[in-house]
Amino acid sequence: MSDRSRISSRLPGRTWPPSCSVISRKGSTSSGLSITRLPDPTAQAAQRVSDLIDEDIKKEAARRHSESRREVKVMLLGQAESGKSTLQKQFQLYHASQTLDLERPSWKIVVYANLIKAVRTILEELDYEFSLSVEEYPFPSEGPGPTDVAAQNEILELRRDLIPLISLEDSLASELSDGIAFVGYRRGTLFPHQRGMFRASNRPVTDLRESSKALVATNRAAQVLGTTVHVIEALWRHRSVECMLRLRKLRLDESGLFFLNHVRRIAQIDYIPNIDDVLHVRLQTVGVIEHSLKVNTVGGSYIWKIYDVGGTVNIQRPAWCSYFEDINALIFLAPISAFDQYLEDDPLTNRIHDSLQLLTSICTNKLLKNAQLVLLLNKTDILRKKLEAGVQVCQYITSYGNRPNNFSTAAEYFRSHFLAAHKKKDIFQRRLYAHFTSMLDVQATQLIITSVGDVIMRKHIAHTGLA
Ligand SMILES: Nc1nc2c(ncn2[C@@H]2O[C@H](COP(=O)(O)OP(=O)(O)OP(=O)(O)O)[C@@H](O)[C@H]2O)c(=O)[nH]1
Ligand SMILES: [Mg+2]
Repeated sequence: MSDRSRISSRLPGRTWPPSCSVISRKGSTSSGLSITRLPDPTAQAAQRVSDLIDEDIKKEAARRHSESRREVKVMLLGQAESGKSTLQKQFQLYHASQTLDLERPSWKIVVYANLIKAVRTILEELDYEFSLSVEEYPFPSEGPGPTDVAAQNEILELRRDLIPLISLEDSLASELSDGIAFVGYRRGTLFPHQRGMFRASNRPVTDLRESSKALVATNRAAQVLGTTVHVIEALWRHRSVECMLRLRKLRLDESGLFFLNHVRRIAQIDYIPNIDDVLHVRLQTVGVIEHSLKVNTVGGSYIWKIYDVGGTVNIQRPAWCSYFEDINALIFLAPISAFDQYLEDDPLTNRIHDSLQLLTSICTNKLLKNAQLVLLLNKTDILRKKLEAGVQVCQYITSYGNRPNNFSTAAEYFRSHFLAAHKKKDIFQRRLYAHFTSMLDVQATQLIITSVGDVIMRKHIAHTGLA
């Protein structure tokens, strides 16, 4: 519908176009008599309507123009699991903490799903471990392998008690359908066997509160969790699991690890996720989700539209471009802890390499001409832990050579590569603002958000001329 027809339809009792469109003051009849026509009241009324509409259109255009100058569009980009949705939650926490607070109960179903997935993953890995023959087991001198019958029997018993819990995973997954998905794949690089990916599309999580089926599934999970919490703890503490994590370098999702360590709190009957839990959950974004935030600055209030996108290579990335054209700022997240990981949908591509390529493609995209670029080198906490645990960067990134395998050297090495890629490829020679981040650290991230916000607002104000 055009502006004109939309506005005219808003005027009570009037239609567009008016029924009388020919307005003439003088004319002659077929008899030759000259007559003076009186002003046509219908035509006058129509003209008045037309003027009103024009005025309305002008006002609407002025309002939209002023509104758009008060609107800042920020896009979060990066590969899957780089921390985009977590950053969006941090923005929400900073600028509208009460809304995140209200959402907390809705995240309970995702916390349960993440926890159950972690338990299921551990059991599957143990299955694999115990299925190996003595010759196939690579650590004969260490840990409970295929020959440790006592450990196998203990795990068998725990598994039996956990069946009611594991069987809930599917019903939770099906409630988390249409829109967002959570993924149950393993990311350890040292596993020879690959298993299928568990994925469930779903609605935005806040909608789940309205769904009675989701409530039933959540309550059922809470009930079963309450009766199995001691079994989960026994499994989590079991020597076979400790050994598997250490020797096999099995890496559970950050969310899984966190919720296993907090299982007693989560299993309480009146459990409501706290902000830390909400930041830890893993829920894969599908498509592009727009979040609006009111941001107050000294120059007045602005609406920030934050676009959080799904980062999976094949399905999600093609959808990004349609949002590029009027983006004011692009925050690119590169998880630098992922130097020893490969893409889920392209297992030959190292994740640091993928991030570098992605940044390059952003720097060369003409549609992003007006976008300010911010680079967040994320998951530094995990990078630190990996290096402290002895994971060698040079084993995965050969160009790292014999540099010291410590945090400051590795972090600086990755930063210099991202900065160099930008410098070499950015067709608009924009300035790149770079920060190291650990997105689960609320205090540190809030400082980054202030600093990034200042930079984005300064450019926006300079561009629009607003104060
Ligand atoms: N330890 C740690 N975990 C993080 C950090 N940033 C994000 N995470 C966790 O990593 C997981 C993935 O983060 P998300 O924000 O969902 O990743 P995403 O980029 O939105 O992923 P997609 O939606 O799949 O594209 C979540 O469990 C987060 O809690 C970080 O800096 N450190
Ligand atoms: Mg996401």
